[in-house]
Amino acid sequence: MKKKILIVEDESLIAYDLKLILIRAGYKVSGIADSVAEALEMIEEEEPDMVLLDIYLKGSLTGIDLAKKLTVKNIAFIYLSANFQESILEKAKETQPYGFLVKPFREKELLITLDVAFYRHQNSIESKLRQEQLLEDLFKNIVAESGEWEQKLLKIVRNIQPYVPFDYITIILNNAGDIPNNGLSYLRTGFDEYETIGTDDFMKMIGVNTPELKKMAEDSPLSTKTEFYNNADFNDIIRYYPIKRLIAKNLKVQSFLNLPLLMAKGQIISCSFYSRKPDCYAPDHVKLLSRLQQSLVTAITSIVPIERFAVRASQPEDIAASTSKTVSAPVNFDNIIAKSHQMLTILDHVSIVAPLDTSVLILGESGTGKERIAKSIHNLSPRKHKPLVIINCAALPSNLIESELFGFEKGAFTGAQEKRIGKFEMANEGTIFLDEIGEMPAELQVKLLRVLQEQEIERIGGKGVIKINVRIIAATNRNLEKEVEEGRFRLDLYYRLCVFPISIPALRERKEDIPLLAQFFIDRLSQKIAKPITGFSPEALNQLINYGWPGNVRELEHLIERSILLADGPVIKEVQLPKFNNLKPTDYTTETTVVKTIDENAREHILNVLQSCNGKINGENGAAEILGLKPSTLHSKLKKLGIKRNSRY
Ligand SMILES: Nc1ncnc2c1ncn2[C@@H]1O[C@H](COP(=O)(O)OP(=O)(O)OP(=O)(O)O)[C@@H](O)[C@H]1O
Repeated sequence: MKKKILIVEDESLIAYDLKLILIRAGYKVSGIADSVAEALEMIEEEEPDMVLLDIYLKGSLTGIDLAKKLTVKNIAFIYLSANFQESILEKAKETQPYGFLVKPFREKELLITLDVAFYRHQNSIESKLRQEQLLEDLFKNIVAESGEWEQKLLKIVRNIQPYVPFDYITIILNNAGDIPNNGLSYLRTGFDEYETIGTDDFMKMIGVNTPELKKMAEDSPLSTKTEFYNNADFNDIIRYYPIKRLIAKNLKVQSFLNLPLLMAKGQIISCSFYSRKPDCYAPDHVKLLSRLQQSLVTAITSIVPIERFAVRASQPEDIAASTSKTVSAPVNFDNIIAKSHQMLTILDHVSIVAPLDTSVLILGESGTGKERIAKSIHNLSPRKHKPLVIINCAALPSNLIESELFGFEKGAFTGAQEKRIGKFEMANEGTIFLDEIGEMPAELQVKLLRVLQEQEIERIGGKGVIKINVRIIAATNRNLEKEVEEGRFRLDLYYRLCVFPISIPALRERKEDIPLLAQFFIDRLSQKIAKPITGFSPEALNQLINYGWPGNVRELEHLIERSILLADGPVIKEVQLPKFNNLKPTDYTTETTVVKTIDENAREHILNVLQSCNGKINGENGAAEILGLKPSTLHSKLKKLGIKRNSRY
């Protein structure tokens, strides 16, 4: 059946042109609308498979307004626009389109973008279904396990966390509105660490006594709808919910999702998800929870003892779980330190994507931990007993990459005396990690695209194709979208790799992680160096927190190793940070400073370091070590920033 496309475009010539191209390419055009209102009417009549969407339209509503409605209906869309200003682009990106096309675009570009968008949409539908199935199976297993009911309930909510995130959750079993009376609440304190909060501790936490709590519960309406409130809406709604208001004040939560689970006989189990992020919840969360509603009711009613469901609203002191305890489940993230909410979200995403075969693109500055995340994805996947093959695309000379990746037959070229299998074949049934994918030469990008599409490779000089089964994880510290825009990276390959992007923030954007990471490296490295160092003085720790970390976690690790070697007591009192800390955040904020671009700052910083070590790049005290970069990464940075031997060092 032909796929149906709706064109939403107010310039009729462009719309007509598009229609002709689409029909020629075998699509059906379900209509042309020039305003959001008209588009909505057309969608009501005939639901399209894809919408091509201009941003500025007739009427007061824009394409971005329509996009939000399309997301709720799960209809994929691609933006078309003549100019994407930075602010508009940001807003458009938040709606998670399946592609962008900048007018004027070529026919081929349109068709490729459509092809990729259909592929990604199909992929996301399939992965959602797989996630649901996975969760339902997990709930059944938890019910069948032995153990205390509070622990099993915690296991259920922990497994929901990657899909519907929360910092705090309350589960009320007896229609008692907001009181965690005859129910439980869990506060997330680490990646897989939760504190179980009973009524007494809950009252202490929000600063009320039993009669006050009871009165507040009576004043809170009982909601029977699955709905969410973010940011301003959340601040508005908590005016009517005194207990939620106190939770918000004490736990600094800024968004909330209500999930009432309807049991037989009309009883309700009320689950409230709270998050510190202002825009945490989305229609997709409501949809997923609504679909899981039945399995959740079955699981919770099978786990929780029947008497717990009795209404006892007036006796909060009756609660069994009235003492708090910290529950630490085994953490599967081997040696990944994460405390900031950005990193916890990343680990949640890793746990969602790891069991699937989906390609993952990891983005982030050098030294942020991309390789470490790639390894975790592999180790948490069903492929964990098969090889993980790591290739640094920047470290291979371009004439060798092809033979490294795909192998060659004997006699394929001068010097090919033996047949050699390539990395893709080595990784068969496992995972291949393509680090620094942004450095891959254009001709190899086409070949990689083919591997992704067909799951087959051809050895150099080979006579036929070889079927392979590999999962691809790629990483880059470049802005790939910009590389695509400037024609250095293929759009079609970008979209195939970017099915599940994970962006790791720079260390300076998640300072909360610094003390924990520092302690982690001290423990590990002091053992390795056999020098009993226990920690940092508060002043030294402050220095670490206030530094800009252009080389991110790798730079921190190297600095700590040096500090341990130099320390003359069990506590490190001083750290020797580079004197030219020109990436200190203050540089960006002082009004009197001329603000440089990140590239300009990086160039300056690298040149300073190179000068200070007389141009030495590799080895001990070389620029790569000081900057916390792999030598190969530093070489590619030098190339990218146009730093040549005679530049200044
Ligand atoms: N969250 C973390 N917890 C513990 N160690 C970390 C963490 N993140 C990074 N590291 C350590 O920091 C160093 C750099 O990490 P990694 O090599 O994964 O970075 P990268 O982003 O892949 O760097 P590049 O772009 O240069 O290849 C490694 O030694 C890694 O083990």
